[in-house]
Amino acid sequence: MNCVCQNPVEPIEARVKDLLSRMTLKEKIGQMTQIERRVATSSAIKNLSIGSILSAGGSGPFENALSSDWADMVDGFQNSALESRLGIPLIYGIDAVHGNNSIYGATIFPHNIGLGASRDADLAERIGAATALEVRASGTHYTFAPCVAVCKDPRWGRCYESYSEDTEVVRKMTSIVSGLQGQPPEGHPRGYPFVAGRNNVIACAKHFVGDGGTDNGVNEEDTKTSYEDLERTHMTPYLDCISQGISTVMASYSSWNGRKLHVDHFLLTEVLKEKLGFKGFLISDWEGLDRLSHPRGSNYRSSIASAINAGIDMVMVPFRFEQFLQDLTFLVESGEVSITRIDDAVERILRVKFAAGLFEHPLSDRSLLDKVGCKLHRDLAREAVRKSLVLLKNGRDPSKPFLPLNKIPQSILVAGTHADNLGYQCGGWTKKWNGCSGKITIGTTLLEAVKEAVGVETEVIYEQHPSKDTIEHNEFSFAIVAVGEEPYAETFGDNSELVIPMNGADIISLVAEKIPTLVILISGRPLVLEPWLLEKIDALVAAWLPGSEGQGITDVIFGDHDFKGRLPVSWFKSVEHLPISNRVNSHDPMFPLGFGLTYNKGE
Ligand SMILES: O=[N+]([O-])c1ccc(O[C@@H]2O[C@@H](CO)[C@H](O)[C@H](S[C@@H]3O[C@H](CO)[C@@H](O)[C@H](O)[C@H]3O)[C@@H]2O)cc1
Repeated sequence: MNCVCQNPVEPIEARVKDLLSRMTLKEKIGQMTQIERRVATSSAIKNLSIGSILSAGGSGPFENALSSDWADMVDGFQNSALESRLGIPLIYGIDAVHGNNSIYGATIFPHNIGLGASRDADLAERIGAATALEVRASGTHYTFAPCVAVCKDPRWGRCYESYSEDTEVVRKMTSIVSGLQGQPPEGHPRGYPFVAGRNNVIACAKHFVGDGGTDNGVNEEDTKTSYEDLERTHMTPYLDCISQGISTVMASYSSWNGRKLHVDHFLLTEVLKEKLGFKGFLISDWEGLDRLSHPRGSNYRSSIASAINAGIDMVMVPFRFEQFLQDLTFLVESGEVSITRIDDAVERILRVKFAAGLFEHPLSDRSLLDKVGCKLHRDLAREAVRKSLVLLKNGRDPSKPFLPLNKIPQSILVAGTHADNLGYQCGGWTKKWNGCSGKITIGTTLLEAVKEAVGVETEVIYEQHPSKDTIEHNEFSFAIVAVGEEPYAETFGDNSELVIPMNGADIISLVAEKIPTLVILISGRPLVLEPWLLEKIDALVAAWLPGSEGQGITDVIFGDHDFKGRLPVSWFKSVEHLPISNRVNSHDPMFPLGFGLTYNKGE
């Protein structure tokens, strides 16, 4: 086919219009369809002109597959797409939300809440660029990131995916978009998607809009607030993403004042597309259309009509795509969904594909494989860990700080459920959707980092669950106790109690009774800290979910670097006080948003 659409010198808009004019209704609807890799067959991709394939959390070629195995898989799908009548390349998407976290050996960066503690926009941009390289090395073109939720209640299971409860902090960290996609040149038209080249990925700002503001932090529930507050608190970060050329936006499962976002024409079309001028494509969330009705998946055809007419351009089906194709075709032929709406959706999808250069470079670039988990990226992740740590207590007396720790003590005890568990350190969305326990990938646990940091003559004793005998029959200079949350994702993380799990408080109490103790909390959010517990320990560090580079913690607690992190969320005194807000009737927090001690000048 020798046409305008094939000529990379032609303006993107001319290529979009030309290709659209050549497409059948079947091909147009195929482009609006995203399916999960487990149901993606060569014939379906080729004959139905499927626009996109995704990996659900952890869904890959096989257990511990390497980036090269992923690239083989994605290129296989892409070759099927290139064999279709018009040869429109597909987009392969994955949740690379803290590094390319499904892939074995990838660098795992701190989750967003830890990056929010750093408040370092330049760091976020560099992490975006590193993540993009590792994603493209696996053949994948598209990441469902960043999550720009403003988490207003830590009981929400996705609190750790949010940079902060403070909109301004979230806005600052949207700089990751320029890292992921590349920086748009001067004069790039506002609202249009931008992807610099083969070392960058298509990004996705999510979940539009108000996902972090639901009642009591219940996942996928209702955000009850005025339009002015919704715009000021939850929508502003999207303006920053749009100004950086964000290519896609994902609709939220949640509702706004009782109306599901996936069918909210006002917010999806009149606000996002018309008022804010977003020209990329709007994608549904996973089975987002199925979750519009009860029982889930019923009235599917009606849900499709409502969602597409509200402004959804691509549907993350992800499994029953034949039903979706059949129903949407019926809806267009019956006039319930106009061809104008279909053309608008397909134009947006093609615009992103042309902007990403997929027509010119549809297949993976294997020269990127040596970037995966490389020293440069791991050093960057280590820097991010350092800057994410928040020092909440340092000594029983300000004049006698407990930290930094002595590097050549006689003997130290390292204890706790999270001291030697890489999976716990990484949290959810790592290897699997809801995370895993143990040595899940390449990385350094806190215990390994401590052993590396102290002198060879120092005795390091490790007990996950320390015994009275060990505590009483050894002379420890100090103890490091790491406790916290087990990995979780989404609704499985909704929690109204927020106590330190796995008897973490008991472990702390047992050790701190007898030994000067530093507690390191590995969690996706603030947890209950009883005053007696806080009193009992000598120092406390919030490490959030630091990822694969545990040495970032020892770099700071042993004094090679100072603390920089400041709380990205208020630390509540009691769950009864949640949600903490800046409204007049709100309770005082135990530690306020922005709190963080340092070695030099106290707070
Ligand atoms: O075990 N169960 O019972 C169970 C229940 C529900 C599940 O539901 C599903 O789990 C995951 C698949 O395993 C999916 O990722 C989504 S989540 C959705 O997926 C997008 C693509 O990954 C992300 O970008 C979005 O940010 C996110 O909101 C869904 O919630 C899974 C398992």
